[in-house]
Amino acid sequence: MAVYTEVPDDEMAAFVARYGIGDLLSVKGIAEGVSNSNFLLHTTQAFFILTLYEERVDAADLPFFIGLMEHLADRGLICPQPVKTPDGQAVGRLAGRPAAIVTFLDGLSVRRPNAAHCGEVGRGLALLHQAGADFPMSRVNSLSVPDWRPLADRAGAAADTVSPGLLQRLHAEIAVHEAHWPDDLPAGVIHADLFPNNVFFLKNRLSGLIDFYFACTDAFAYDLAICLNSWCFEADNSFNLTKGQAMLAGYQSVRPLTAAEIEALPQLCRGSALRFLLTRLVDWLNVPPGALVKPHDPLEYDRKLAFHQRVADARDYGLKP
Ligand SMILES: Nc1ncnc2c1ncn2[C@@H]1O[C@H](COP(=O)(O)OP(=O)(O)O)[C@@H](O)[C@H]1O
Ligand SMILES: N[C@@H](CCOP(=O)(O)O)C(=O)O
Repeated sequence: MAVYTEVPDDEMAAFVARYGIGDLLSVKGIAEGVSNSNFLLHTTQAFFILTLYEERVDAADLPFFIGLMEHLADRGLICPQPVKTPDGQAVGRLAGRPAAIVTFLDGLSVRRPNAAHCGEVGRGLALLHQAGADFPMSRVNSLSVPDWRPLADRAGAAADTVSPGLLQRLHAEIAVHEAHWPDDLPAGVIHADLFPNNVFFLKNRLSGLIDFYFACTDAFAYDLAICLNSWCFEADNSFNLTKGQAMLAGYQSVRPLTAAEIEALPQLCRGSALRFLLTRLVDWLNVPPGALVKPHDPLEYDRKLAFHQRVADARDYGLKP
């Protein structure tokens, strides 16, 4: 359960009262997520999600995230909407952390996505990229190539307690991307964490997207690479070509990939696997004492990375010639 920060009842009630969303009936810590502390609020008006932003979220970025959710909803995308106090404030402070309340979305995330889900997500991702095209703010990706070496350094020798030789493998892989990362691909607002737990479905149709707290300005195809990694592998770490095909076709039904994006796809998949391997590794080695959180397995992404290292070209992900 991701609850890093405990909130005293009286502080919680006073915080919620400022938003004018009815009287609090219940508050429950949410049993998913690893980045922030999330609570399900039930008030006399409706359900809401209260988020306390933890270490990985810079408070200075909150206007970008809040503005983006509003912008995407204005363009028809279903995503949580920030609730504002009568004087127009979305973000406040609670238990010493920046905090905000957003609307609750109906829908279920899928634990074992099938090819149809992957197609829906590919299409939804391209719609998100289109809807974000005229968003006026930008945010540098704070978990991209220049940030990977510091993450590996933070793990340090302890990496080898997770898997022998891991630190050396990380350094070698980082060096590849530092030397060859494509920096001229079509770019704009990307979600950057569109894993299955952040996508809701109703009757097998995509019904909403959540968790925009890694969103940033970066290559669209990198976002697609993140989704290929998080949706199209099986539990035994084999890549499912049918799911990859469905995702790529869904994406291209809205926004066709350029030749440069297709050529870069293997490296982008490799780089995004490395990014999640690194953050998971650092989180695995640094669980805050007393936090209610189940860190994700870093080695899942070590195995995915090994697959990408063997890929010849985008056809290996299911791209039709
Ligand atoms: N707006 C929302 N509507 C419904 N459920 C939500 C909403 N936001 C978060 N959740 C629930 O809370 C869980 C954790 O949220 P998430 O944003 O993924 O956490 P984190 O901030 O740690 O990444 C989600 O998996 C989902 O079950
Ligand atoms: N999706 C990332 C971790 C971030 O998790 P979230 O709770 O913010 O969705 C991973 O799986 O490593």
